[in-house]
Amino acid sequence: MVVIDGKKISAEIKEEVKKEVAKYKGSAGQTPGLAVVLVGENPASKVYVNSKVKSCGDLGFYSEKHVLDENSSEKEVLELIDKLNENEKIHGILVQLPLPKHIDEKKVTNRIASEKDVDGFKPENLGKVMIGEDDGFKSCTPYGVIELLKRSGIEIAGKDAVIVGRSNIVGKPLVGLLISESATVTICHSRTKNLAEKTKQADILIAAVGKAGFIKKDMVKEGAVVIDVGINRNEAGKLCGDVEFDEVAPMTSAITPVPGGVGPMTIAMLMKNTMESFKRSL
Ligand SMILES: Nc1nc(=O)c2c([nH]1)NC[C@@H]1CN(c3ccc(C(=O)N[C@@H](CCC(=O)O)C(=O)O)cc3)C=[N+]21
Repeated sequence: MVVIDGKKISAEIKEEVKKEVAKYKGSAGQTPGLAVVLVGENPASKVYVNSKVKSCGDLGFYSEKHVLDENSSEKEVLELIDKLNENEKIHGILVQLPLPKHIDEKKVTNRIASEKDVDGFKPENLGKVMIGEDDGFKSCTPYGVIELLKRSGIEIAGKDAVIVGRSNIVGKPLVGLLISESATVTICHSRTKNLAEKTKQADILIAAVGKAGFIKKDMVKEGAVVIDVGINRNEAGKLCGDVEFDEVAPMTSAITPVPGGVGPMTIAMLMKNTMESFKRSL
């Protein structure tokens, strides 16, 4: 059994992007730029936003952090996005979710110019993932899952992949990406009948449920690869995944831990998408 080191693989990807950034700086004097927008005081969001801004600094990106008051109106947020859409120094715009309840998340994310939607949240970008077109942006977490598998030498073609969770930002884009890699894909959710029967079919099992310890050993096939997308906090406030790691890990051929698995990959792929956006803008 291998514990897949997402921290190490994400560091490799960031190193590759950093080298590329340096190359462009030498010639044209241009730099990829990411704008991160945070509305309100959600403590977890603050931590994530700061780690994204820090990654920008590490890689030599230009970055802007826009912090708006919790009580900002939807109109103010939309106006900021309009300005960032026009700003030539900015190649990627990330509005940290969740937004305060009085603001329509869909309306806000859809206002981001498609060519700056480095989260890959817009319908157009999800659509491109589904039809296998490569000139959009893949949603960062699913993109990170695929990179983790590939860079760990795990074959995807012809494998039975089972995803638990049907969100627009993880489960659904994963369907498109895994099909493009020639996996046979099953997607399960809260209304799925005989869930364990289906998850036990998986050569590659991807948990994106959002419930701590949801995947137990009687749901996993011996020798499967298990990818844990969950980020939950247990009663003690400790970060934990959707998989009951201690009992499941010994029966797998490879598994990702939480923390140190998919999470760091999400940020690495955000950087990669922003780099890609910058290159397309030249
Ligand atoms: N517009 C938008 N885009 C996002 O990509 C987005 C978002 N909103 N809102 C919140 C979620 C969550 N998310 C994570 C990114 C990295 C880690 C990560 O690096 N986790 C580390 C541990 C971090 C810790 O210790 O708290 C790990 O798993 O090892 C986790 C979660 C991005 N999100």
